Amino acid sequence: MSRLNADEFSTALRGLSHRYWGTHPFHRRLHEGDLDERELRIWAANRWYYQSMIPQKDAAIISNCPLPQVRRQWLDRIVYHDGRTETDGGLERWLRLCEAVGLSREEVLDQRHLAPAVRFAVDAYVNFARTRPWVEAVASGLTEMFAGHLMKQRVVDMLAAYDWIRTEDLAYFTNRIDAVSGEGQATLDLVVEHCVTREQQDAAIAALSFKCDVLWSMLDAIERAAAKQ
Ligand SMILES: O=C(O)c1cc(C(=O)O)c2c(n1)C(=O)C(=O)c1cc(C(=O)O)[nH]c1-2
Repeated sequence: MSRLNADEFSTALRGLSHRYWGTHPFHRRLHEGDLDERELRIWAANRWYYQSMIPQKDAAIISNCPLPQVRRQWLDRIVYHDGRTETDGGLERWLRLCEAVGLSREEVLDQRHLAPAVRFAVDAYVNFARTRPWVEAVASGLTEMFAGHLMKQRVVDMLAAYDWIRTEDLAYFTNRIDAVSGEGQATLDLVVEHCVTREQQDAAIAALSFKCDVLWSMLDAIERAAAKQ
């Protein structure tokens, strides 16, 4: 099989958008205002685990990458989520969202609401980044190409649907929307540049497909955890 040109390769990657978690039934319910406060809390507490592990995933990519220009670029992601100080990072903004939906920091940080299958799915993502070639791990993050649109919609829908949620409670998303759109394009450029054989291109497509499964599995587990009780 011959190598795809840049357009064909990008189209193949973008073509996985139908597998993205935007269409998951639990996300549909979240956006339609169909979740009660307890279900929203379970969603926020479980997503915390994903958010909290992203910097370790990105550190794994850096540790596997021999190219200084890529490491330099990737470092910004860790700083974005962890912040330069305790109060200015994405993780802190996610914790504020948790508080806004009625969770204490303590019960988020001690993971008492974490569903086992959410942990397994997120850990699989981090292990993927630890064990696969760096460019495949970078490609698995390309779900960010699909995330900007979904997050924009989430802010509009959540403000319309849950009258006790205020704009400032959603700072995690409003802050992330621009970053994610820019990073999605930069990541795509990186993957197109460094996947030079058909085998590497196929591995990148498989990595993005794997990541769609990670996210989908997380929401399956969150949906089950929310349905209990
Ligand atoms: O709210 C969302 O729907 C959403 C999705 C994703 C994603 O598609 O993985 C990320 C984020 N948010 C996000 O905020 C984020 O920081 C992020 C990092 C990554 C990644 O794989 O490195 N995905 C995502």
